[in-house]
Amino acid sequence: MEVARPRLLVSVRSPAEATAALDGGAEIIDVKEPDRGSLGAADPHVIREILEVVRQQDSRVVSAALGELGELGTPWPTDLRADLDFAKVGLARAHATNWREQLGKLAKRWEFGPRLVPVAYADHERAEAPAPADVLDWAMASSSRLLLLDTFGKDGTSLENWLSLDAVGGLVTTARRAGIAFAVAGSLRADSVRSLANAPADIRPAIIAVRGAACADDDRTNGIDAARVAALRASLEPLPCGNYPPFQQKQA
Ligand SMILES: O=C[C@H](O)COP(=O)(O)O
Repeated sequence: MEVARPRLLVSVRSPAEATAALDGGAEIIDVKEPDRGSLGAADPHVIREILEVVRQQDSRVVSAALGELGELGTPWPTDLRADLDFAKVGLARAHATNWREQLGKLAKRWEFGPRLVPVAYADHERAEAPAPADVLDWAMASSSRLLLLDTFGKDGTSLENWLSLDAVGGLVTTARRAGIAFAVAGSLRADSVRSLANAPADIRPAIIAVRGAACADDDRTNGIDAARVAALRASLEPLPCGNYPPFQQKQA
């Protein structure tokens, strides 16, 4: 079975950053405000301005961060919801709550707007979030067709500090069998992006999502750099040798 290479998602905070991400070849433009946390929601006017920039150029997919379930702000205006493709919602501090029901209600409310994407955190214990396997179970039992695995703490640790490739691969395989596209993020650096993109087909994610790696000095508070995006995008093409550099688990 031929499995396509992963698509590149780049998180941006402004129209200028969206232009840089598009110029570099990002395939999904994701709007979020990094100063407001892992899934910091941008202001509606910022999302609208970014949508205008993207829609003027082409029809690439646009997603936006909603924030954490249970801590959501004012609902976005209807016109904005109609124009977005996906809305991501995190589950920090939701572990001990009835998050399944809350997520189900939210997904139902958004049935005619952007598709809701639950975000599982690899560092779920410190985020007080449900374990990724539980979030995937929920997605499989619902009509969810996309799930993002990210890290909650943006503190210099990355996905590899919290989960091994085997663990990530197990989630990817389970999701794929259920028809769910699996997106992977978590302060991934260029070498990890290349490893994931060239992993064996059954454990290769459908989407690789970055912000920090697309910014100068790998610092997610810096602006998006088109040349860095282009290099990441190029690294998603399969290596000619068909082999892949190992994804090393690091100590947190
Ligand atoms: O949606 C994915 C995130 O924006 C990834 O951000 P990060 O690479 O800085 O962890």
